[in-house]
Amino acid sequence: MYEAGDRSRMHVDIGAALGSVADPGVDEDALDALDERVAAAHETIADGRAADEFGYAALNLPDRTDPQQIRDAVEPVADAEYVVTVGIGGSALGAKTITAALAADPDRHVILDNVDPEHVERTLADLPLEDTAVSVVSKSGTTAETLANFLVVREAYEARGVDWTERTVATTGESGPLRELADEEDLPTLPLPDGVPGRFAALSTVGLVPAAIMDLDIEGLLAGAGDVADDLGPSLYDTPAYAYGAVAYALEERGASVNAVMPYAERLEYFAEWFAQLWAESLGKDGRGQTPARALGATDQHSQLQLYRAGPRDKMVTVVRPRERADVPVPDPGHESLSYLAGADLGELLDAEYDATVASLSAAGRPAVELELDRLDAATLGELLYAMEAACVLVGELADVETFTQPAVEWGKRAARGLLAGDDTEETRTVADRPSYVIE
Ligand SMILES: O=P(O)(O)OC[C@H]1O[C@H](O)[C@H](O)[C@@H](O)[C@@H]1O
Repeated sequence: MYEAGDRSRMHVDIGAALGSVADPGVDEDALDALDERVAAAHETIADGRAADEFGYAALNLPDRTDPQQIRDAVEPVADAEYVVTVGIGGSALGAKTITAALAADPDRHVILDNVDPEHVERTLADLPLEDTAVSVVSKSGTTAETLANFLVVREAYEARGVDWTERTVATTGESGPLRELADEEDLPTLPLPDGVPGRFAALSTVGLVPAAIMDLDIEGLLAGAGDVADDLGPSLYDTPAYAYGAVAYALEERGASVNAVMPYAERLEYFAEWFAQLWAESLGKDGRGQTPARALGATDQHSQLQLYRAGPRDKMVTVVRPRERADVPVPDPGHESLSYLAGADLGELLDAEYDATVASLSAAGRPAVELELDRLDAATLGELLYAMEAACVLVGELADVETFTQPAVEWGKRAARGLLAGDDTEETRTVADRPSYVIE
């Protein structure tokens, strides 16, 4: 478990995004000028946090979240071998990001965040339901995919003669259909944090239930996040989270409309998914916002890197890696043509690929930012998640967009509900009248 002063850290390196090496790139003068705007934005953020304003309250979660409350709520299901999260978007991605990064066996946590019938059926068929806990999560309590999947999950338990009410924990608001279902069945429930949009809720009840069931170090995660929270200050030069946000913002202003996030660790693959929602839903407003692209190192070096290095100059690449990894030595190749692998280790090879990618992007003048963790543990993951949230809020301030709303997504949710109910609404009429020009 985490102990203050004795732990690993996250590091942000913006060197490969500077104007002296990259185009688009940020000149140091421009960064100095931007730092004044960062100071003003920081004041807004600090005031918002102090008043627990909607959205800004998310940055207080490391202090507000009570890990014991979560551990107590999951106690009845804490012996489960598997956990299935029924939720979508912010109600699933944070939870999966955390277990994928920290669990020794991340396959013990599966998420149902889609209503693809074959996938849902196969997932449930493969799970030993008598030994599987259900974490159903919906902030609004009304999301059609989540409620439909929850009903399907319940029926699957019943069909196998397993009492789902004994295995389910619900995380939702004080009213709404999910709350009604939970109350009817007297399910253990966890409250939502006040004033926190779903995509900013990973460090709350919304993101921590599966991790608690799997007995992961949620205290360490919150402590790592709390350290970054405590260190937010008025200058990007002293605040790595803001340095990342300010550089991403400046690069977007200079044409980097795509932010390709490329972790060099399978355990962080979901982090890129989580980041994509955070960045896209928060910052995609008023005709602006970087398009997050998801990539995985080294796998995607062999598919997407060509485009990142030689395609349009409209991208920044965010690479992420733990500096320390498990050792898996490559066996002696016993072959002259493979002698470069002699004595090597898989992690060493992955690190060489990482270094080569950053260097090759720089050599082609393409901007990259490095996020390095001393090692991937609960505290550094907490730092990483919190730092990206703070960076996102900063970019929202600098770009003057409404970071904490998602009106475009809400439109689609209303449309889907209206279509299923057969209602005649503005949304369903728009769906009926949508453009079509079929060529067969
Ligand atoms: O937690 P819920 O209310 O079910 O919402 C789940 C998701 O729904 C929508 O897609 C929102 O835009 C997301 O921000 C949210 O995370």
